[in-house]
This record gives sequence, structure tokens and C-alpha cells, in this order.
Amino acid sequence: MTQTIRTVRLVDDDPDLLMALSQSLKLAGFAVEPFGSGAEALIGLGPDYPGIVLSDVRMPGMDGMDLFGRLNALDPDLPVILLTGHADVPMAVAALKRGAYDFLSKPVGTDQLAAALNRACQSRALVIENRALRRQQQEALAQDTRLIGHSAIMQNLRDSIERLAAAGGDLLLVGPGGSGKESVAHALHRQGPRRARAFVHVACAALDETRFEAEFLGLEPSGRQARSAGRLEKAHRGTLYLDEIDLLSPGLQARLMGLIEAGEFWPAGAAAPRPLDLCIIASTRRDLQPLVREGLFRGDLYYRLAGVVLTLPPLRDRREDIPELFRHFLLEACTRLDIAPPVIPAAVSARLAAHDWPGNLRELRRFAEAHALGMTAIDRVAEPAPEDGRRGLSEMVAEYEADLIREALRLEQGNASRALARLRLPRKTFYDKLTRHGIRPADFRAGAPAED
Ligand SMILES: Nc1ncnc2c1ncn2[C@@H]1O[C@H](COP(=O)(O)OP(=O)(O)OP(=O)(O)O)[C@@H](O)[C@H]1O
Repeated sequence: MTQTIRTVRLVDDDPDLLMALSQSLKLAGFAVEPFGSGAEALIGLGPDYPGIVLSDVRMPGMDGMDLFGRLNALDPDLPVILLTGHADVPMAVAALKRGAYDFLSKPVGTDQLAAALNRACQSRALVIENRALRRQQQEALAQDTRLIGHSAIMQNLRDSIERLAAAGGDLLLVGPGGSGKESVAHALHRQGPRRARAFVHVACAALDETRFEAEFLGLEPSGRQARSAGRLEKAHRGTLYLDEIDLLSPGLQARLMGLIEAGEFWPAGAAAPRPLDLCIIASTRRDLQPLVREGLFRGDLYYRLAGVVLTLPPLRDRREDIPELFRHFLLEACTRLDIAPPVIPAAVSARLAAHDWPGNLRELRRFAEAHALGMTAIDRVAEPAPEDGRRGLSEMVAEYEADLIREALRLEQGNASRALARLRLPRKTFYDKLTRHGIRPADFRAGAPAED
């Protein structure tokens, strides 16, 4: 809410006038700070002064124009109103051109003066509010890479990260999709001894033999000759993040294990391999032990990676973090979109508390982004359906899912491939959902008719 500003720093070298004006402004509801000279009036003024300045122009020493110049340099948005005699009008007009807020010719009636001061106070309040907002947004951006949350689980996690990062060893992160595994891996890297080196993300789900050779190892299609730095080389002396390691094929598990055991890599264009220096952080949504028992995941690779295991719980197990995370994501989205954060209505707070968040922090982030864009279907969710009383949970979820898909298409201007990548959905699932919800990507492309 906009702060109310009523403070007027009043400057006049004539003590009688200073007192008379102070009295009438106090009667008009202002808090007056009277000063007998420009120099004194500058004392204690900072760039975020929560008030405005009303100054006489003609004063010995520092006159009103000089004072205005000094104030303008200190804070160009500080409203300064000048009180002038008839002879000084041209000078005051020049001050207006340089950014003075207003000037009033003496003698000036209390009503006219109060009206001008009120306008200036309102303008000042807006400036201060905008600055606070911008600062908040910048802080939110700076915190972007920080792990938000004060639940006991989060505090423990932070402590573990601090300890493990200092040790700098390999590690396995286990947790459901969107629970923060990659964010934790980044935090470990940032706080560890390799922070000045690369953090290289490898999506194991997308790796097949060809990509493994070309992108991971940096090999020519024809042979063993390294052509350019692959991801492995880029990660050398840094951190290699193997995302969704449980989805690595058995053949690639064997090749990865072979590489780790050999402990060397071929730099691009080099004639001989070099010792590999790597910290490996792997992540999995599934518990790997049953996969090892069933022969679906190599035991030796598992034991190599799982010396230390950090488990991330689903968001519903640390509900107390939800409001803070939501505000964080909302501020972040507003900063990116360069818009003022919207209020959080009670229906949205109720939704935050009631929903199970199966998509964890990623789903919460999307919900916050949708709210920033004014696209949460919360009013509809909160209302009973006209025909059959309250809608069931599945209908609400379907509606929310449709909203997310529309939002992704809107953000990607109707490009279906980018929208499905943004939603991390397989192509077929995405198109099935489009059909089910009757959504057409073409409606979101430039030139498409606007929606109601
Ligand atoms: N503690 C946290 N504070 C703030 N943002 C977080 C936190 N943890 C995760 N996030 C954000 O939540 C989203 C999902 O997190 P992340 O990608 O790390 O999850 P994940 O478990 O690696 O997901 P997946 O299993 O799909 O790879 C990201 O946008 C991330 O920035």
C-alpha cells in the first residue's frame, strides 16, 4: 500500500514568515520541519527523504535556486516547491525547466498552497513506493539462486549442503520431479571448492549412443578423434550433473562406468588422454536400489555414485515453505515481466494451503507465474459449478492443467515444440492433452484473434 507522506521541509530566512507559514501548514495537516537557511535545510537529507521541500527563493547565502540545485543532485525525484516574489518569476520558471516541482507567487493563499503540497506529497509517496518495489524485485533476482524455505527440512538440507560442499565429493540426489534436485546441485557447486569452474548439466534421458559420443565425449562421427570439447571435457575440474541417471540405458551406464574407472578424458585435438578431475552429482526421481536388484541399474555405478545420498522430500511434506516460495516465485516473475506484484487474494492463499502440489516446486513456480500474469483460474476454481454443485478435484486439476498449457503456448507464441519443452512433456502426451482440452497452438501465434 502506498505510504502517506505529510512532511514538509520549510525554508525561509524570515523568522516571522517561517513561524506563520509553519502554523498554517500544521493547521492544514502537514508535519512541518522549519529551517532558517538553505544550508541548514540540507542537513540530514538523504535520497529517500519521506517528505517534500518548500523554500523561499530569496535568501542570503544559499538562495532557493542553489538549494534546489543541491537537492536535485541529491535526489532528482524530490519535489521542491519554490515561493517567489513577482520579480523572481523568470528565475522560478527556469527552475521549473530544470526539474523543480512547482513555484508559487507570494502572497499565496493557504488552500492553494495546501493543494500544491498535497500533489507533491502524493508524487513523493509514489516515487518512494516504486523504489521500494524495485529494490524488492532486485533482491528477489539476487536470491534467484538461493534456496528458499525455513522449514526444519530446508534448514537441515542447507546444513548438509554446507558440509558436503566443503568436502566436494560425489553425491546422489533422490527426490520427486521438481523437488529441487538441480537447485541443490547448483548450491553444492557454488559453495564448494570448484565454484570457479564449470557446472555442466547432462540430461541422461536425452542421451543415446550417438549423442553420448558427439555431445558428451566430443567425438567425430567417424572415429575416436576428439573434434571439440564435449560436455565431459567442459566439466573437467568442475561439476558434472547427471540429471535423471535412472534413465541412462544399460549400454551407456557401462560406458560411463568405464570412463569413471579409467579416470581420463581426451581433450579436443589432443594426441593423448589426460587425467580426469571431476565431481559427479547424479539425480534420480526413483530409488535406485530396487533397480539394482532387478538388474536394471549397474550395481558398480550405483555404489560409485551413491557414497553420499541426499533425499529431497515432496513439497507437501514441507508445506510451511509454500507461502514463502510462492512469494519468491511471484516476485521473480514480476521482475522478469517488469510489472508490479499483484495482491495475493484469499482464494489463492487457500489454494496454496489446500493443493497437494504433485509437481512440487516446479508446479508452484508455474502457478506463481500464472498469477503474475493474472491467469490463475482461481475465481473459477473457488466457485461452485452451476449445474452440479461443486466440481470434483479431477475437474479442477484438468482446468489448471489446461491453464498451464495455454500459458506455455502464450509464452512461446504458439510454438508447440517450445511449449512442450517448457512443460517438460513428451510430444505425444502434449498433443493428447491439447486434444482433450480443445487447445489449438495456432490461436496463440502472432496475428491470431485475441481471446475473450
Ligand atoms: N529451495 C528452493 N528455493 C527456490 N527455488 C527453488 C528451490 N528449489 C527448487 N527451486 C526452483 O523450483 C524449480 C524446480 O527445481 P529443480 O529443477 O531444481 O527440481 P528437480 O528436482 O531437479 O526437477 P527434475 O526432477 O524435473 O529435474 C526450479 O525452477 C528451481 O529454480
